[in-house]
Amino acid sequence: MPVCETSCFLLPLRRVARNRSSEIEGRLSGSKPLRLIHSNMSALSGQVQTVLGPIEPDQLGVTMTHEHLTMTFECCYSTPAPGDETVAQAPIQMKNLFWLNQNPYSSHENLLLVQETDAVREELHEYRKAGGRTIVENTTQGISRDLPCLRQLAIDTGVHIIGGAGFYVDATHSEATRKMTVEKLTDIIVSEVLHGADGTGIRCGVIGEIGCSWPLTDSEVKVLKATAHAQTKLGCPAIIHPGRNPAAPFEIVRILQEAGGDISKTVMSHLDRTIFDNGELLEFANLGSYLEYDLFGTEMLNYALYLDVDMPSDSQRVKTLAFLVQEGYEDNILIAHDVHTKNRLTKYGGHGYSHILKNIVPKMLVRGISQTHIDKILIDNPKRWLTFK
Ligand SMILES: CCC(=O)NCCS(=O)(=O)O
Repeated sequence: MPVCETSCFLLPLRRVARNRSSEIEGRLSGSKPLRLIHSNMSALSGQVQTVLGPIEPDQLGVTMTHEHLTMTFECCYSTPAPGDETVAQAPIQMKNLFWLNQNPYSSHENLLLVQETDAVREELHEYRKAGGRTIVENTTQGISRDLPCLRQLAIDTGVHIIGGAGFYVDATHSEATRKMTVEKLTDIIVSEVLHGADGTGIRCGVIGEIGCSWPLTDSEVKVLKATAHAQTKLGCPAIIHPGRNPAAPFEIVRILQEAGGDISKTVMSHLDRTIFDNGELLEFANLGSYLEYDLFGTEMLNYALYLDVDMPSDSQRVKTLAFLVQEGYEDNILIAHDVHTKNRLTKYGGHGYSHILKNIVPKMLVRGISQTHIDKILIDNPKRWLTFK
């Protein structure tokens, strides 16, 4: 996995008004493709697609928009620091937990969330008790997406689960994927939403998380263009994992826009570890995507995947949310934990899927974010994003 570069530049971008009416539709108005587009969009229009089938948007309730329930993350394994080899290879145990939380990507065992379905099931029951109703499960091709497992978890727990179409970062693309044209990639993504993914018949309800490295690779650029094309055909939500550089989200939005994507139905994930300057954040917010702070519960001194970054604490995340609300972006904010390794589960002393509901919401109230704004962030914004046009 290439470590990110540090140069920060802002690419020239066409500004878009927030919640702008779709200029794409205007541009296509009256053309033959538009009728085709509308016939594709009509089947799911006004609905949300879960792994158990379409539901009404009002059924979603409190929603975490970026989690993983089963996946592998070996693509991001980081060699342990000299002297840490023994602890890195030891089974996960109480005396290793502090080290593990600081070095989550240096233990092979920790990268196998796929082995913890029973613990995840228990956590989802807990999530429901805490008031949670829906989870967007962002696992895409390359990190062991398992839609039948998601469907079973939805049946067992009553949590609405929404699966993700498309591809994770280039390091996980197969040679066959890298050789595909944008058209072929588009067909695959569209099919994962309309017909089901991985030969299961289980349909995805969002595109993403679409993985991007820094700098973007050729294959990732093709997948981004395919995401935009599929989104145009389907009127569906999309969610992006940006590369680890402040310029990455800007470049991605430009590529999506130029390919006809709908930025107002697109989430930029992981802003916690990507944009740090408030001025730059407002400049990005002005482009009109959803702004996702999805690493709640992650507190680490050294962020192994990009050592230049000081990973913010939860307190700092809440402060940034308060800033965005104060600046008028409350309709664009989404939050989650992005659980993707074992140490994040309560079974291993982690925060689990209910940390936001149990601990962060009270902290938001203390820091002046009103209940009305919290409801927007947890209910209204996810609902608007997830509803097919
Ligand atoms: C698959 C999970 C994932 O991509 N999480 C993001 C990790 S990080 O890039 O924010 O460190």
